[in-house]
Amino acid sequence: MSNPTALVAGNWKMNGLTESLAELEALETLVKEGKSADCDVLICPPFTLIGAASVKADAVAIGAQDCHGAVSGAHTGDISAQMLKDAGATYVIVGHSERRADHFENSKIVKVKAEAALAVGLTAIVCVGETEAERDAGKAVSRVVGQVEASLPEGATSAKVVVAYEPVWAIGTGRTPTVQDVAEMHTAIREALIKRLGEDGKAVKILYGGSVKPSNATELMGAANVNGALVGGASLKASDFNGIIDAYRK
Ligand SMILES: O=C(CO)COP(=O)(O)O
Repeated sequence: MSNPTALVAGNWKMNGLTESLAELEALETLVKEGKSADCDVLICPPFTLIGAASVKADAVAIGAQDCHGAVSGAHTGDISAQMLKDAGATYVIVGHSERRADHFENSKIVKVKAEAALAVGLTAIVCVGETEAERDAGKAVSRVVGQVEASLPEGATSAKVVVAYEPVWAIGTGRTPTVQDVAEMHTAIREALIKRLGEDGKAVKILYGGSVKPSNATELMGAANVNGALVGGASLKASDFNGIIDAYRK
């Protein structure tokens, strides 16, 4: 089986007002009119911009950063997967470490959210990653593989699920694991996916996230079993994000 098509995804987190759509438009132009890249491109703006972003986007897919696990109901302030789809999203990130930490979301909750996404036809980007203490204790691989096993939705296939490995200590810090550490982790995740999904596990995209920048993208994207990036800070400016997409241009 050939390598999965790469995905370069931007997570705007809690950043972006209407004026930020100008960056999305600039990115659209760079992706459409620039040198073609051997990857899919995705931006996940905050909920408030999904509708407007999906009207503007064409070459760039639009996703969300979270969804509720239920279809509808008395969940004040929450957003269902179907609402995201209705607003024009085609992907949703679930289990980002900031949600696991700030909103006490464990892998059981993440799995339910991913299942809600799949039920309406959204692709779920399931995030996993160890803390610095877990890495220092030599538990990074077992922690992350455990998260993958517990967070993967029932019915997962390579077409419906993407896994994003984001070491918590590398997010927004400018620090990244070595290419060898990234390759070791992504290979362990790949093995867990094959164990769970059989041959189709080879086709699941595994993204790396955590301080990806234009200057380190080519090196990180070149590691074994890395099929793209999940980018925070450097996704806010079209020119920076385009510099990361460059890793997939010949
Ligand atoms: O959390 C991330 C993407 O989801 C990574 O954030 P940074 O790229 O800002 O480190």
